[in-house]
Amino acid sequence: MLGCIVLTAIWPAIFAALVAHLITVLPAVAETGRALAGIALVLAAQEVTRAVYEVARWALYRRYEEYLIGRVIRAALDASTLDIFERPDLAAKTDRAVRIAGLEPGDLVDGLTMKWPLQAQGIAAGVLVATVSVPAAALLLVLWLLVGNRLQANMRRSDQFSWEDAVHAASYTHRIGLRPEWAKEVRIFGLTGWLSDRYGRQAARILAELAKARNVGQRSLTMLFTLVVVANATVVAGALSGDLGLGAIVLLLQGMLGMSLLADQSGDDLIEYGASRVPVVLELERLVADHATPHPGTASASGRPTESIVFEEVTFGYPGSGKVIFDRLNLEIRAGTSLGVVGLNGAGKTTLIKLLTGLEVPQSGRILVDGTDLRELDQESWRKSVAAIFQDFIRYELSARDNIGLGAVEQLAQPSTDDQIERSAVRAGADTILGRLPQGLDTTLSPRLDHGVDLSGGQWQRIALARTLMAVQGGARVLVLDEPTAQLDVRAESDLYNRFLDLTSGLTSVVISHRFSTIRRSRRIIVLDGGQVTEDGSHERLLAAGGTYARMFRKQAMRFSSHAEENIDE
Ligand SMILES: Nc1ncnc2c1ncn2[C@@H]1O[C@H](COP(=O)(O)OP(=O)(O)OP(=O)(O)O)[C@@H](O)[C@H]1O
Repeated sequence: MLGCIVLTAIWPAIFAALVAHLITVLPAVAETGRALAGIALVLAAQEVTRAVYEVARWALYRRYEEYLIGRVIRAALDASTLDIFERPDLAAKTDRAVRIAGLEPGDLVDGLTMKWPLQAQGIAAGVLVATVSVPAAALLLVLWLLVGNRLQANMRRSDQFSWEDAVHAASYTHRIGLRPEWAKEVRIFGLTGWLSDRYGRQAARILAELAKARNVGQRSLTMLFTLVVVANATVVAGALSGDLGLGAIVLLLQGMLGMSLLADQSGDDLIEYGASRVPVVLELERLVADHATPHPGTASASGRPTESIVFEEVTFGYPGSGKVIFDRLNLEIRAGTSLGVVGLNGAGKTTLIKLLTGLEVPQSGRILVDGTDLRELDQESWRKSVAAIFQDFIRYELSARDNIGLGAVEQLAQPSTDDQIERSAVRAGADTILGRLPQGLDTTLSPRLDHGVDLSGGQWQRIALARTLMAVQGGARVLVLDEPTAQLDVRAESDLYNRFLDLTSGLTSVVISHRFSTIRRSRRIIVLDGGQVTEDGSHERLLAAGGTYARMFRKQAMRFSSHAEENIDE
């Protein structure tokens, strides 16, 4: 910062020094020289001020942005359940806060720092006018402030519209067209023309609405501008017919022109956008606080479960959906065993896992871990006891080391972690993937980043499995695979599942799959249907019982050859 100030002030300073030198050697030019020296000093001061201002503005911008985005991130991460992301009445607000906070909230600082100097110049011009005529200065001040106020009101009206449904819809349309992961499907389905037409129509509607909003209040604005012109003309006419000297008239005209800066709109839109983000962030914080667990549990979950996880009369439906997913569900999962879960699409398999992990809370009934209500357990320690790979697991655009090591984040910084990561990779069958990476564990797993590498769906799955195994090294005792093998071929799936059974022996595991080739290996399988466990037993027992499981299995067996994949929902 100091260097910047010195650099900007150096030329005026050299100029001032030169003039000072001339004054001493040429006394005849002393008078002019003093004036020049004064100008040089003013220039130097102006440059220094500008440099300080720019540096301070940028620092403030960054700090404010980090502060506000930090608050959004903290608020979103503080939410211990998924309510604010999934409940229809809350999700839109959360989405808005998260998006708005990401849209350069520093606009507020930019706007204010743009606006303040102009306002200061406008006021200085007013003072200049007041030295010639106080009433003229007062009249013009009032008129320009009114004009500014009107212009701001117009802008605010159109701005209010800019977050309405049409803008939301248009922004979603262009996101469909621009998201790299959707580019394939958009082209294959020939959606490019449809998307650009749709965006064009939505944008036209927005522009029409904006024009409509701007037209409101135009008459009063026109009247105010007319008054400004009349007032200026009157003041000028009075000045010309009075006994003011040429200098005073020039001063007056300059001041009158400068006073228009009081209504200048530069920066107003930025202030408006920037300021509008603050209440949205506050609303997100309020939402999170309102939906926080009132009395979070404190009992440590470390090492649990040693006996069982029991769903006792659990009733659950997603708030706001009006649909009951589980109706007084009873289920016991013995610690150290593997449970396979099947059911038709929408039967509630993933929801069961969300309840088990504490991401959703039952409306009634209890989930007991070794006899202790899940609500009494410290959530953080319970989640360390559970590791899950969901269908839509995260493909972090980070190094291979992080992608696996994040399973036990506390150990990531330790020097011995690389060994553990490699061990987990070997167990998950991901060691050959790592072996082919150009920078080994340091390779970034993203084609979007420099020197990054992309993986196939199946390879990503192995990386995710390795991450879960890292979690086991970090203390996880319950492993969940929610449709873990959908992108692997039958042989690879079988290999993965066998590995999984070996690796998780002695741990509690829950496997959800639509493939019988996966599920049948579980010693115990349950069928979820209509919010209840309708069948419970080994593959052989369920087949012999001749219920839903047997029917689905036979239906597939008839449809597919013995080599084909067997999908439950076929
Ligand atoms: N966040 C949510 N808000 C409202 N309803 C939801 C939400 N998530 C899931 N549902 C609904 O709850 C029901 C159960 O969903 P869930 O994802 O648990 O089923 P699933 O058995 O895992 O299905 P699939 O086999 O298709 O993965 C479905 O009807 C689904 O539409």
